[in-house]
Amino acid sequence: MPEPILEVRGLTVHFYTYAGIVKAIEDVSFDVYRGETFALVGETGCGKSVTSRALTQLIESPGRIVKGKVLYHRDDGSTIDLLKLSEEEIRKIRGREIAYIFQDPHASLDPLYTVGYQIAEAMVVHGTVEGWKEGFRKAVDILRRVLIPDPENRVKNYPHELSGGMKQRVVIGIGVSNDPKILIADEPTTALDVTVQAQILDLMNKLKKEYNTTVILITHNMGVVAEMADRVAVMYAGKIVEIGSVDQIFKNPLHPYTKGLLRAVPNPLAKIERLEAIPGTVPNLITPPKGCRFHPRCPYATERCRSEVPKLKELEPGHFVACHLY
Ligand SMILES: Nc1ncnc2c1ncn2[C@@H]1O[C@H](COP(=O)(O)OP(=O)(O)OP(=O)(O)O)[C@@H](O)[C@H]1O
Ligand code: NI
Repeated sequence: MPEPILEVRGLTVHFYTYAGIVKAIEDVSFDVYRGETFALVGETGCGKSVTSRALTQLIESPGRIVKGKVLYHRDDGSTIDLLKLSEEEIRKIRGREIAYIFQDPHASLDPLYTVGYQIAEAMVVHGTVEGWKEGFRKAVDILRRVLIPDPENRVKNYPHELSGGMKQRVVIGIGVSNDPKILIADEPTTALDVTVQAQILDLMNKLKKEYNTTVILITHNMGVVAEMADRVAVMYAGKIVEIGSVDQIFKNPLHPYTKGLLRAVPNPLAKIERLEAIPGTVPNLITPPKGCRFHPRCPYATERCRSEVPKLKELEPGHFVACHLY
């Protein structure tokens, strides 16, 4: 039996804006198993980043986590609800046991400090090295781990002296520097050109195998899912509509939205930017559609879909769908 490292239950995040309350994610529940790569996929604005950031309370004003639990099963056998921790307690876990890699390496690195300094700092802050001297020494090892050539000299470089792909390797290096149990990668290759994207994905797979890290991968690209993930959760307009293994989702997609996503990528390894097979656009989340949020775009919508919110149901072992057709 696969063993969960995270159990997310009923996670709900709202943004209190002047225009109204944006119900960004609503009642999101899923498990992440130890050692797997779990992908969150869906169109822009569907709530992938908000979900992943909420896991460690990384939601800034005017946003608020209004409901939910994130149970984290630690290696020592204890379980904690990450949403119940104080700011000080969660800060000890974030960047150490649960680390993030964000999309844009330019924004993730500080132009005023060398890359060696920034990697060392990540370890010094969490006390995983004795001090700066050991931090700088380990920074060289980390650059080697992320396959940066000539690491002894590269540690002394400033971010602007490195290419986009090299910078993203540094960001990944910072992410893995404290040997996190869970690595959350939010569109880690979207800002890079295609050949570099493939190299970064290879690197992430290599590191994952070496260190047996659990990875939560956020992407809008089904090709990346096919290449990287073990299991997938498909999100639409702030809700999870389907969860299953990569095999189940690609061979037997159940939700009309998932089917649309896959139709938009005849070859799953081709890169997609827009989901042209699904007419219509994502609804605004201040007044989301009643019932199933996908019903205005769904060719099979019935009266029930317009009024009743569908719950996730398990149709075959490990394969869940939230749709009244089933
Ligand atoms: N600071 C904010 N204020 C108001 N609404 C917000 C804020 N941040 C996010 N949202 C809303 O939350 C919803 C989910 O956004 P999120 O960034 O999680 O989407 P995403 O799936 O990651 O999209 P993308 O693929 O574009 O990164 C969107 O409707 C967005 O408008
Ligand atoms: Ni996002």
